[in-house]
Amino acid sequence: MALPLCHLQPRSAFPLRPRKFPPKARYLDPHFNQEKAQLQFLASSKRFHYISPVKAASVNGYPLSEDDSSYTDSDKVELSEKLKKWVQLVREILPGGEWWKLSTEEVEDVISAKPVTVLRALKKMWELISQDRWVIFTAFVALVVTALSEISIPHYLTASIFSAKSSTIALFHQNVRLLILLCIVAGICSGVRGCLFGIANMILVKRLRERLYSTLLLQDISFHDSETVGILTSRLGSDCQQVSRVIGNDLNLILRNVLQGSGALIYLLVLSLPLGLCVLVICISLSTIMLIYGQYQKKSAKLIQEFTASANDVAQETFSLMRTVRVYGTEKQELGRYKQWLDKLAGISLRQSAAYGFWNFSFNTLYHSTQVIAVLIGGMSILSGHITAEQLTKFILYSEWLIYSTWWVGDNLSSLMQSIGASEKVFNLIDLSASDQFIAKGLKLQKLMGRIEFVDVSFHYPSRKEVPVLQHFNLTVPPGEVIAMVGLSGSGKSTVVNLLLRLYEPTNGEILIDGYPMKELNVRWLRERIGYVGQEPRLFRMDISSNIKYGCPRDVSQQDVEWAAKQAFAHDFISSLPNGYQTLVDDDLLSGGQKQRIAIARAILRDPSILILDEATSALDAESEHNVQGVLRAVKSDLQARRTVIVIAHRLSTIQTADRIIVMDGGKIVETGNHTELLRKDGLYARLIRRQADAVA
Ligand SMILES: Nc1ncnc2c1ncn2[C@@H]1O[C@H](COP(=O)(O)OP(=O)(O)OP(=O)(O)O)[C@@H](O)[C@H]1O
Repeated sequence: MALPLCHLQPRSAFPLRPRKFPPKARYLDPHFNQEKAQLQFLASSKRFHYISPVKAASVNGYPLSEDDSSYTDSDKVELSEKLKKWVQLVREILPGGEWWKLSTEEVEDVISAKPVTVLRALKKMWELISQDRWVIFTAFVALVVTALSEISIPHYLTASIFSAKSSTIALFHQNVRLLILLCIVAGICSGVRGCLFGIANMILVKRLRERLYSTLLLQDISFHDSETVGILTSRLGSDCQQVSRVIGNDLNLILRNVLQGSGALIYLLVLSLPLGLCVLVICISLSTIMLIYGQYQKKSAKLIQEFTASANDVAQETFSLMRTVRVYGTEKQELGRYKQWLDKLAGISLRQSAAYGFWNFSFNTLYHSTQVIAVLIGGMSILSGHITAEQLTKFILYSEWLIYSTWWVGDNLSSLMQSIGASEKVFNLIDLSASDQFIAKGLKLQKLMGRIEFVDVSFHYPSRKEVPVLQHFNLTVPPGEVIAMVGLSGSGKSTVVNLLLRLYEPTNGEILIDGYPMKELNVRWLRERIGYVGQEPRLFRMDISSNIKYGCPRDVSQQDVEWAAKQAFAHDFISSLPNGYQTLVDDDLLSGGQKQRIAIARAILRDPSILILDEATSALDAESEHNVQGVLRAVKSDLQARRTVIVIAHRLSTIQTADRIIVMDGGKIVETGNHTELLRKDGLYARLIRRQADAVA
């Protein structure tokens, strides 16, 4: 039953915090109804009571009465309730209150990441950039020289003014000369430092993206089954960019300010111990606040990163299914799905801004305290003759310097924490080792004959361990045989092919190719000898010729490409395009059947020993049937290039010429034989044939 929102009364006066829907449900479930889920949550939340429509005729549990005398009582109660709510509100928004809490639970189950410490992150970055360490070393030398020059400037500035005041001309000239020299050195080194840190940044981001991209490309297919495209592209895009700030901005500025701040502190302590100690106490308080603030920023950065990735994921999914969205008119619903992540992002940013406000407030208060202390204690010291006016001026200049350095360190440290927070997922991902398939070298046979044996193979998908897909599956295909696999949808036909392509490993049993366990063969070598056409082939955004050549292990001429296209019945339609084989295509520009023919040409061009055709289902059927039948005829008539062919057929008329038909049901082979034998058996195959004949009639 849908509950009207007005019947849900918050116990707390404070606005609703975003609720924790299981993350996948929110952005993966197309039927996810935010409003319904929100209502269910409100109804189940401990923070809310459900007040029935009958009870709704009351205020905070007190029945409404028309009796005038009871108005005064209920007014009082209402006032005290309001007061309570305000007190609670104030308590929640004060530092340490409920409002500030950032719940990471809902993002942690998206990818559980090992926490990355600053040291670990820096070590990882160093590994990536150490090849060009000269850039970093030169940048650091420039940084130290800049910091030392800049910190000396206030000293010579004050000395110049006071030497002019005391008319010591030689000293004045000397101080001014030194001042000019320091300004020039500081300027040049600062430029060199900025430029080199910028270069270091660029190198870091480039290497980080390269490493991450190559790691992702080498992961098992099961990894890609569990990670969404939007999330992974977010890691490569914005998350890597965040990490880049660490060396170029954060570390650079932190080091500069630590150096300058330390210099200023030593100078202050030498100048006046009591005054120096007072400023030191203020700086320590500032540093403590800064550390708390930094930790908060790190946590919020992690959340922002997760929410941004989830928003990206929704957008990516919506754009890739734009036609479905348009046809079903779900633009508003999709906007809602996207907006809920934006709302969460806004919530975190709001807290971040509020935290920044507190941090600024603390800094200002402490900064002005040093000025007051300097004037008070310094003034008294001048009066008692302990220090000179020149010393007090230097003191004020250096204490400002120290405070500002502390502020900068704090600011950059919190930015560093944010970057480290954002780097967590990136560093955990680049630490993943490549799939075993790419690590093992494996055997390369002289020639692949194309004998395939499935020996007692059982399998379940890693994401659905509880659902067995193949059970004790046994099949032997001699070289050069054309077999067809048929069966009801979900019976496991494509899974057999997935195992043959080594996209997954069998859970039990083994697959032998030419008598060798497939696991012992070099996977790249094997795949180069297999041609595969999937149910819904996808094309890359490049010209048709390049699409046909894609992944071909040998050098091929344009003539070869055209030969393959002719074999796949694609030549005529390609030639009729304005730019022929040079026509730039992407997935949306060709019909399903045309894409399938290009994919068949791509498979044939490799001259594979094993050819796998997963016949298209659905609307493509008639054209797909024609394409697949053509390929089967070509394979059978080409006696020189004997290939083992596996066809997964949905249109049973396609495969009547196959040497053998395998009928599958529930992950098992239930019948085998040729078309006539199977019809005679009058089993599942005969039933399927009759069903299709009825459907056509
Ligand atoms: N990547 C995957 N992760 C988890 N389960 C999967 C995956 N791919 C397929 N399955 C499940 O495995 C079972 C067999 O699927 P498979 O695609 O092999 O069937 P099929 O006979 O080829 O079906 P169709 O004729 O519709 O293509 C189905 O229950 C399916 O839901």
